[in-house]
Amino acid sequence: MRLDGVGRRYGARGPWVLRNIDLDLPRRSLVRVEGHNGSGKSTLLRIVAGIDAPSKGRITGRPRSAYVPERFPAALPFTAVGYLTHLGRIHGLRGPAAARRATDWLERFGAGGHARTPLAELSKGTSQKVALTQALLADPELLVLDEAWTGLDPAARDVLDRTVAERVAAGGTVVFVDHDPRRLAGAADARYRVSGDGLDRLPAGAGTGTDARPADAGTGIRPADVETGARPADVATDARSAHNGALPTGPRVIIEAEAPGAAGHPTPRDLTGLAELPGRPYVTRGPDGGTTVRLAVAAAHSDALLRALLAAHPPWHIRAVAPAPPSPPPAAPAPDENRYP
Ligand SMILES: Nc1ncnc2c1ncn2[C@@H]1O[C@H](COP(=O)(O)OP(=O)(O)OP(=O)(O)O)[C@@H](O)[C@H]1O
Repeated sequence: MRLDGVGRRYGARGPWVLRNIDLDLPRRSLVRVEGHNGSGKSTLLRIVAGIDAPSKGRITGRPRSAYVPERFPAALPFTAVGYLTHLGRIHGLRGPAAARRATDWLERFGAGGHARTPLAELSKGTSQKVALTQALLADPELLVLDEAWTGLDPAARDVLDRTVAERVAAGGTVVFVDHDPRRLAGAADARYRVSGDGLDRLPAGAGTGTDARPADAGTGIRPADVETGARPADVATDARSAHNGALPTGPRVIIEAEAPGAAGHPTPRDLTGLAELPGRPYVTRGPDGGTTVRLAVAAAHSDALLRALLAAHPPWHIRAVAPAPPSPPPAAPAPDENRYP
């Protein structure tokens, strides 16, 4: 999707809130929007989401979009699941499928117990979970999050972090504003600051004024710039002595991640660090044999592993997350030349 020369003002004679906005929103990207209070971030997000129209300029290539505002209008005469089923039907789902998806998402966010509570009786945090569920129900290609983490409990914030990573890995676009500079810090593919004259593009990897790191951030991942230029052959040789977890049995998730930084290839230190992350994943080089790695981890640890990858400095780019085929590993695995070590 592209915005060209977009401007917005409220009222024919009102001041321009946004002007000269040129913005490219490619697939498979996470885009952060920043700016001081009142600079027009929410106005821009509403235009990106398609719930407000620009006063001038052009928007092309709009994908199927969904929007989560900071405040969810809760004074509607529905229960949570009744409201979500209704919206699911509007999005073309059959009633039972809509109710099932709504219930699944509410449970994932830890609000399954409130499915039958009237919207007007929900707490701010649970209302926010309903707002997230309505946005995710229809599997949007573009997800727009305006301070959507506000009011969520830590577990639900983690679920939202992971959901964002999954959507981007699946080829979607996520655009977000958040007052917390540590939110998905460094994970954005692009960062923009709204200013009176348009949008300023900021360095993508840098944090937003803080080096703070979540307490549960991963251990052992080193920035790729410590050993720039490592070749895949070096990786295999140098890493031999390091631990690599056994291929987990039972339900597994495969995460494909791209090495952080500009170095290109994961270094031996990167690989050692990966094998020590939550769930002690089984690490192999990705199909391109170069910049990506594949991590097989027990499904129960996949959330924690994704969090650690995203919280690393610099963060790994998550390229794909998928359940592994259910077959158990062979008793004596054949030599796998891609396996590390
Ligand atoms: N519906 C509206 N009618 C009139 N003016 C509006 C409307 N919505 C926003 N504005 C004005 O547009 C300007 C930008 O508001 P907006 O909410 O987009 O900024 P923001 O950067 O998201 O602010 P904050 O960080 O405080 O949430 C503000 O001056 C605001 O008062």
